[in-house]
Amino acid sequence: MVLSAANWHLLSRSAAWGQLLLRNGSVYTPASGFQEEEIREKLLAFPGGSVDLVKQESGIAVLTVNHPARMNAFSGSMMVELEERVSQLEGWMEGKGLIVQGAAGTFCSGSDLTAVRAISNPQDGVRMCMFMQNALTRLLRLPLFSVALVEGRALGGGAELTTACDFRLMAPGSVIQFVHKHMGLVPGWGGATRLVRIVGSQNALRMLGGALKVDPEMGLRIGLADGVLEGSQAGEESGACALLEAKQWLGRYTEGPAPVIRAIKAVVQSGRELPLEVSLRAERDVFGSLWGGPVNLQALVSKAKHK
Ligand SMILES: CCCC(=O)SCCNC(=O)CCNC(=O)[C@H](O)C(C)(C)COP(=O)(O)OP(=O)(O)OC[C@H]1O[C@@H](n2cnc3c(N)ncnc32)[C@H](O)[C@@H]1OP(=O)(O)O
Repeated sequence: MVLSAANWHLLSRSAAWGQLLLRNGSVYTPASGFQEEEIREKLLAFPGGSVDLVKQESGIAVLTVNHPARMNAFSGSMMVELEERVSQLEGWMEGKGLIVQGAAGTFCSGSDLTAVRAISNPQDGVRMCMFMQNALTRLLRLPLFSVALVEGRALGGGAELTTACDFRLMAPGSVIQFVHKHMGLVPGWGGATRLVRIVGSQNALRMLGGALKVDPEMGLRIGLADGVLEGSQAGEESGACALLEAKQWLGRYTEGPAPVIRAIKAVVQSGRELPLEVSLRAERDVFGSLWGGPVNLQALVSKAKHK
């Protein structure tokens, strides 16, 4: 069976595993009683900043959390924009990689405390948390390799955002800190659940319980960081260099045809989330979509040697 990228996507959307990971990528749906439109309207009442997406021909996109006046804190409208950008990425069949960064040399200081104060009743708080859990779960489930480029600080919800990427790259002097305890909170955007899966429950307990400032050295040691940037430049140039370095770093994983790169992410993602037998079937389906396909046949013809 020879499948184009578009047909591969159709197959993935129709198969059982695809329904789980792609079409029904949200955790909370109208069927489970979640009225997304209601909280969307409330969030839009707290504007400021933006979440910008640039898709490049190389198949790598850059998502920028952009609210420098508030250290890139998420206003309500930015939460809505994040969800919209994730939708755009879900429809981008040529996509292979994604870099998530903050504007102006710092990552993100979590939720905008001005907006949070205005919706501090528990009901709206839980709805906001469900909205963000949906958006970040869909971000992590995208069939492309994602990396959080952490410069400056990733605090609170900003730390949670880093865990919704496949990898984290830290710049020298950067810090990832789950400050929730100091705010009388626990993570609510899915960050605790994802953190346990990344660093294990002991490290997660230490990080959350002590509101630890994780620097690049500690990040590497506990497996939260996947790499540290060299970053010798200062100021604006430093941001451009960091982005270039992140693109080069990601390139080692995204080099190659999109259907294969996306399939690799899909099989790992199903292994991460699904019960063993369901994941094995998913792997079989993805394998079947590539076997005998153009890339596979080309490799056979060229008698590839893996020295
Ligand atoms: C489920 C989600 C849970 C959450 O995310 S709760 C939020 C967790 N985040 C925080 O508590 C961050 C609080 N902010 C800070 O600790 C510090 O501002 C921070 C980020 C270390 C930066 O410190 P400095 O470099 O000294 O800069 P600064 O304090 O003067 O900040 C510059 C301007 O940014 C503002 N800002 C920073 N973080 C914000 C936030 N999360 N929400 C709203 N505004 C925020 C800060 O108020 C200041 O504004 P202004 O210049 O005074 O008008």
